[in-house]
Amino acid sequence: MIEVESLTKRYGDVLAADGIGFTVEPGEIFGILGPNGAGKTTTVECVAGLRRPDAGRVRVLGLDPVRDRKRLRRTVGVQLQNTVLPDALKVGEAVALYRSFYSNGANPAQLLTDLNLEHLRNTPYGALSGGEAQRLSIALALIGKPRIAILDELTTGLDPQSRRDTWDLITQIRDTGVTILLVTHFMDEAERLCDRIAVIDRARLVALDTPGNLIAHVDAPQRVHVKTATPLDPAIFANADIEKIEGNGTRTTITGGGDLLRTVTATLLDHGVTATETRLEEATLEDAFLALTGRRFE
Ligand SMILES: Nc1ncnc2c1ncn2[C@@H]1O[C@H](COP(=O)(O)OP(=O)(O)OP(=O)(O)O)[C@@H](O)[C@H]1O
Repeated sequence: MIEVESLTKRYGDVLAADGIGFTVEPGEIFGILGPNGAGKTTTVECVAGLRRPDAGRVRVLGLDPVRDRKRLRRTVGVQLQNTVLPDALKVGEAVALYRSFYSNGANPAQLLTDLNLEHLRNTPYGALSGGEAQRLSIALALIGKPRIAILDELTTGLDPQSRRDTWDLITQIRDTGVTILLVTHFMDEAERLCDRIAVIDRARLVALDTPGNLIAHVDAPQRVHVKTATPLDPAIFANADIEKIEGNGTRTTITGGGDLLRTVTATLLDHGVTATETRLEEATLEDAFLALTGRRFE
């Protein structure tokens, strides 16, 4: 659906994309993940035909997104960061206006229902909540019945419930056959939603894989958190293969490798200690990013 090869883009002295390459397969939710300023928006703007790369090759459905922008406008829906509409424009009017740009677009009433915007049809844009405004911008990206939807920083500024609702919505859109290119700087969003992720840092592609594989390749130590009714004596772990024990008596964090959870529970059992809570903290994409770049996600 999308092929990007050796994409390079500069703004004066700033190198925003430095030889980035990836392909997006049909039906994927493909994530572009990276910290602020990494070059994510620049990359998708080149895919959307809104910027011309300085070097490299971009193809969308086999077409050049800059040269064939008119043809691609019908098949690629774009929701860019901070879409702003006139405050007085009503939801129903915005959808009708955008629908008028396409000869074979979606049914506006159906789209409003699908995106849970029907009850807001007569509400002005300026009166919408953050989540409602985001749903409207997704509706506008989908109004032309695109085969590819490009969604940039979709859930920034939303409360946790609205973020989860938006994730469900993206999954439903993908299930209707739309391929999704999603830009995000949220690790949990990428981990939860994306089939594959291109991790971009300082204008370069540093990894490209499924969230599971990115995490599996991290050699991060595991941590087990234990809560006990009475203070835990760290000495009970003296014979076990443990790297570090930290805690304040009743809350202890044990770091180590191997089958750590089993080691910890067996040791507690051997010493007759009852844990009120035992939780294994697994590696996350955050650990993967740290392992790939040597620094924490800002
Ligand atoms: N029009 C522009 N003119 C000059 N510099 C720009 C322009 N657009 C982006 N940049 C710079 O290029 C770099 C990459 O920006 P870009 O917006 O692509 O990153 P991003 O990963 O999308 O970041 P964010 O998550 O903050 O949007 C940044 O250093 C940014 O300041």
